Amino acid sequence: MNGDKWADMKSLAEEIIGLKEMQTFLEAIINSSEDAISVVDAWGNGMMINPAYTRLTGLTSEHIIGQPADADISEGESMHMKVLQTGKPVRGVHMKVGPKNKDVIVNVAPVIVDHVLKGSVAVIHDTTEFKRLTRELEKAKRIIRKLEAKYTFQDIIGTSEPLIHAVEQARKSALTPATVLLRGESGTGKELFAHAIHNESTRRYNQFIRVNCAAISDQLLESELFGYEEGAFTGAKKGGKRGFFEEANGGTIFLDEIGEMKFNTQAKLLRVLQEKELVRVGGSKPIPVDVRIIAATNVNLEKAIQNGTFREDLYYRINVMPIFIPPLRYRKEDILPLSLHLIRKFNQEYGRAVMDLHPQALTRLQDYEWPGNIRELENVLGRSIINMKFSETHILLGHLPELVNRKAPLEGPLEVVSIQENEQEKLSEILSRVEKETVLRVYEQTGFNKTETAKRLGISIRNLYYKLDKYDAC
Ligand SMILES: Nc1ncnc2c1ncn2[C@@H]1O[C@H](COP(=O)(O)OP(=O)(O)OP(=O)(O)O)[C@@H](O)[C@H]1O
Repeated sequence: MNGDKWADMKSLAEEIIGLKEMQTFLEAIINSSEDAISVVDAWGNGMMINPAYTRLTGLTSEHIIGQPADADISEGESMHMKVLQTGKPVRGVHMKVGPKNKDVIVNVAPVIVDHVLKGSVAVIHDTTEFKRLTRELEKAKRIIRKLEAKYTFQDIIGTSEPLIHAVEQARKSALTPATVLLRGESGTGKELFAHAIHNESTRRYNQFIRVNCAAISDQLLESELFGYEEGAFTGAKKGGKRGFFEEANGGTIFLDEIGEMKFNTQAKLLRVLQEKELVRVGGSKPIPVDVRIIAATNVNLEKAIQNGTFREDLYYRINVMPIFIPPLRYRKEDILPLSLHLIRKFNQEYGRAVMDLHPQALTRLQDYEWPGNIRELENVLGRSIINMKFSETHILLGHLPELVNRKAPLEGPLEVVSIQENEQEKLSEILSRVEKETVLRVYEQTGFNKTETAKRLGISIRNLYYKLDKYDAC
């Protein structure tokens, strides 16, 4: 072997050692990544994956190497193929991968050597943890929401004339200490308005307490609102307990579903309004309180007075500043801005990137009567987004659930719920299951309208609240 050849071989050997070192280096880097990585060649066949990829998808080298790039995809198109076709990187695409249908976000970049496309490399982030944290955050926010007034007038979406009128009245009322009566069907935004009024008022740094008069049993409501003294009843706490009115001193109390309050409790409430003081259950000492009352109802209080279930004197006391919140069917121009607002909310909750509604889908929403109002719209959009593929960004007609206007929602028999043959199931369990199915089905059929649901099932609204709470559907 002459000297030149020897030198060539030596430099080739050094190059190979260098390349091997480089390869080991690269493999170590790729394998140490906590994000899943997959590499395909110019034809879209799998070349390399790292351990994080196997942990995330459950797929090993045997499933991937030499296989087409879409072998791991359970929902969505292959981003490797897209990058190989266009030669351009893609970022932040949501998709589902592997047999476990894992939700992931993918970034894919082309590998170009000397101007020639040689393949592509994908970095895949698992969004499960992110979603869990988002859920936790939402839960924490829900708890905080219960403790404070979260919404302001900025959160009330809509530009229709009747809504603007209601907002203007509410803004005016916020500047006064007057009692406000919010009237409107279920799901129209009465609670939202109550929050906004409190937050715009001088009481905004003090407590906002929401009490659903229909969700608390008659016996409990009085002691929850006005508190009780030690020994007031069996089971009363030692030292007694402050009620919501004392807790809300200096702030606002929001009495939702006030039409459900029983006569005796109404008399006590009247006293707070007139005298600005209360007497705890089982006590005799008057306690001064300074609380602004915002009440809400979706029942006809005038009729309730005629029926003898609502006190006329209390009615005049709370009806100082009535505000009517219009149902959604009378302000269809609000459907688009409301939908876009709700879509943004769902994007955050579900980690999606939905941008808009197709005009046909919007027309369908505008043709519908919305017995459950904005709460129902929220539900319909949430379900539509669940029906969408991760790569889709526009809600199409086909994504919407069936929306049928019911001319006479209170008529028509209830469907018979089938009882599955199950020898293990006790009668009480069968009854409970059938009750749950029936209540939830009618609640859904009425567009989540509680008044209509209670009417249709022939139960009181209080009983309905109890059942919805029991089945976690409040
Ligand atoms: N104008 C609006 N803009 C944005 N969101 C709204 C609007 N109105 C209502 N919503 C939303 O719709 C849902 C129902 O509203 P809310 O609970 O305030 O209604 P409600 O009239 O108090 O219902 P119910 O009588 O059944 O208690 C909530 O999630 C609320 O945030």
